Amino acid sequence: MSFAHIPLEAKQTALAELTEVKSLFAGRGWFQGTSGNLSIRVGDFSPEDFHFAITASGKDKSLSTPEDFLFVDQEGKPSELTKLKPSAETLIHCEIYKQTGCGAIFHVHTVFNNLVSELFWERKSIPVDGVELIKALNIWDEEAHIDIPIVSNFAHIPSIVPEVTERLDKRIPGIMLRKHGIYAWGANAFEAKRHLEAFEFLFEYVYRWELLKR
Ligand SMILES: CSC[C@@H](O)[C@@H](O)C(=O)COP(=O)(O)O
Ligand SMILES: [Zn+2]
Repeated sequence: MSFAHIPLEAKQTALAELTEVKSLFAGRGWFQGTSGNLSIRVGDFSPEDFHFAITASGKDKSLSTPEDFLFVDQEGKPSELTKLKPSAETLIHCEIYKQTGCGAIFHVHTVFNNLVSELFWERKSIPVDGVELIKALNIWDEEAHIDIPIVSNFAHIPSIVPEVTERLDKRIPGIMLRKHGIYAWGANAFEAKRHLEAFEFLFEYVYRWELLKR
């Protein structure tokens, strides 16, 4: 499936959705110091052939400009001629798409996600017990228990990918990078946003509950 064959309307819809989500998250302070990245997949999917729109690297994500996004392929290479550089973390997006076939991936750095990633680093996952908002992750068990995987953070992004592949849990639509931030995904932008918001709520809850217990 070549990029040229993806309808223009689908590409424009993805860009409009990314613009809206980016502005909303920026308003919440979720892109401090140019951190974070967002992507939405377009067109058909096979693990060997897909395309997605992703934030350009290093931009002030609280601003809206014509140079905020570009399209890349399954290897993270630009699908069109552009001078824009895709997010430094594009390979993590590629891997999550390949493993899950999802439609959108949102990544943010917050103080709460960084704190819990370090608090639970030794057990390599963040435990959450029976909190109602687990249902926003589409997990409906009574008093559900979940463990959100934490993987190592390396400056060399390709070195992070194998651990993402190994630890990704199909039941949990998110993975945490140690002292870095959360990646959350969903079938589409609406679902990825719901999952990310649920994770952030749960991280703050877990952090505060740990303090109360001490
Ligand atoms: C500038 S701090 C954050 C970056 O190192 C990185 O983790 C990040 O999330 C944003 O990188 P980017 O290349 O803009 O997508
Ligand atoms: Zn990051």
